[in-house]
Amino acid sequence: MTSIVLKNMVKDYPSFRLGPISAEIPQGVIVGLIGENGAGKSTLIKCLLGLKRIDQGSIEVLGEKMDRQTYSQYEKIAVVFDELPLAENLKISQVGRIAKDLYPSWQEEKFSIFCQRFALDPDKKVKELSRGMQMKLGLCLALCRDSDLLILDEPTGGLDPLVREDFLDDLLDFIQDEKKTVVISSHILSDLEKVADYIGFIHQGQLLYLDAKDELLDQHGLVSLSWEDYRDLDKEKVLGKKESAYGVTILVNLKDWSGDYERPSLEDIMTYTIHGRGIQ
Ligand SMILES: Nc1ncnc2c1ncn2[C@@H]1O[C@H](COP(=O)(O)OP(=O)(O)OP(=O)(O)O)[C@@H](O)[C@H]1O
Repeated sequence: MTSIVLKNMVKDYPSFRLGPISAEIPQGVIVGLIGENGAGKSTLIKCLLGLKRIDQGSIEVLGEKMDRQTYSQYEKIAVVFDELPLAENLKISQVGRIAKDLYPSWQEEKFSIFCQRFALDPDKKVKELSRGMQMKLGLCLALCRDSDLLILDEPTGGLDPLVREDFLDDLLDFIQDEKKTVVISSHILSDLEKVADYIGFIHQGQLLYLDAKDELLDQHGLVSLSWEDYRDLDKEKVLGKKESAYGVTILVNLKDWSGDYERPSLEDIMTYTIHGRGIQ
């Protein structure tokens, strides 16, 4: 079953175009969205949620065409943005009570367990929370509903490494139910390398890749070359390069390479690919 289907989707801003993007995201996976600042990740997320109107194509989410006016499945979608959209005088305990009234599937007990684990004092007001604590509250609110699709835009930026690790475990717990799907954008690529099953790589509004993370990692290699060896190399093979005083390190697709190589990280693949576009 698919959870999200994009068909030739385009979003135009006066000086930026996202798309056209055609892609399918299955259920039961964590999709990590990666890309440089301004690549289009948040725009894509807003389009998925119907917060931005698309200019061409279509988006289907949880089996229904996404149209802000008519979409009926918002109860099944939980969202965390990098800012918490809550009145600042509300206490955390009041936020929990509002969520209970708002969401039929609200899990009250789970919320208090999460608050304890994230050291969120129920008597504190939203305005008294640090940025990281606000992020934690946003994550609690998203994880304590029975949603089928969890969408997170840069959720871990303000979190310390210990909380981030707990949170990544929570995401893995969440998708134990294979009907559920997570879409998460992050610049902390090591987090995505740990938990994502799929990677969506956006660059300058184009979706360069949307597929299994392991395939992306397995099909690339990093190769260190002397300047002489680099000079003689067929540059068609070079997906990206970085220069140093000793020579050149290049990113290659292993189907074009038979020599020694090192396994790249997700961050290597992203940075080399972006640096390398246009190399001849
Ligand atoms: N409301 C808007 N009006 C006009 N242009 C916009 C608007 N929102 C975003 N953009 C442009 O769309 C492009 C993509 O922005 P977006 O926020 O989607 O990038 P991003 O990949 O999420 O970046 P970051 O990693 O910095 O958060 C940028 O060039 C931005 O200036």
